[in-house]
Amino acid sequence: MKGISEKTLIKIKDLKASVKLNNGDMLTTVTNANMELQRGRSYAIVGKSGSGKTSLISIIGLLNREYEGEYLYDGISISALKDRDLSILRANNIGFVFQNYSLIKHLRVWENIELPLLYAKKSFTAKQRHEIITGLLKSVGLESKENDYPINLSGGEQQRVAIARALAVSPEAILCDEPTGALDKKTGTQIMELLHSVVKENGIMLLLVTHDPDIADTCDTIFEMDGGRITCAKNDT
Ligand SMILES: Nc1ncnc2c1ncn2[C@@H]1O[C@H](COP(=O)(O)OP(=O)(O)OP(=O)(O)O)[C@@H](O)[C@H]1O
Repeated sequence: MKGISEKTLIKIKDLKASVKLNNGDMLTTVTNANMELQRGRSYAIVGKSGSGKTSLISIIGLLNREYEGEYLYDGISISALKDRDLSILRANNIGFVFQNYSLIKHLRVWENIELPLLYAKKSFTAKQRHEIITGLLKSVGLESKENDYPINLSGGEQQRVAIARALAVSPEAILCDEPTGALDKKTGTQIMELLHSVVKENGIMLLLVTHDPDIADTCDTIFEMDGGRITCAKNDT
């Protein structure tokens, strides 16, 4: 599309969002946000508590469409999409990793990883699903844990399952909210190494929210937020 680099996956322009408080007042959560996020690159959003990081990543992750401004996903204006098309776009192209892993407790490791494949637009045969899951378990180093339940895994192992699940549909983007927030420093570092290696290998755009400056430093670009605004963007050149 004209004016957009072919590497650009997501572009937001003058994005503004607010929430209605219980007393009826509106609180601005994101204001004048501009970003261009490219395939194969990694981005961190940092900022103090309440600065708008989660609000912004929820919009970028197509989880919330209550905003003003422009959002182009691969050149397509998101505002033109119906809710159903937006859900399909999200399910097929964006993987999520959260601080609390968000695994389904009563499903085994392999079943958790299989879930996005069952909801994907493209239908996969049982054999294809098995092959994909086996490959993912190998890439996150959990081949021996495929039949375990999440409760029997360490935090780092659970986050590996969440990463494998996020990768299942071969997404174009992975969005993470505090992916290492519940892990000790060493395990957090290992998880980041894994994330960076799988996203680089697959040309995926990685966007993460973190409080940890060391984790942010592992990314190519760091956006800093304050009072809903992006106040600074540092580029690793
Ligand atoms: N549904 C809501 N109702 C009321 N206030 C909200 C709601 N969602 C967000 N906010 C407020 O909007 C502001 C931005 O919140 P947000 O969760 O995006 O910040 P954050 O930077 O992610 O914070 P943290 O680091 O603590 O997770 C905060 O002041 C928060 O209290």
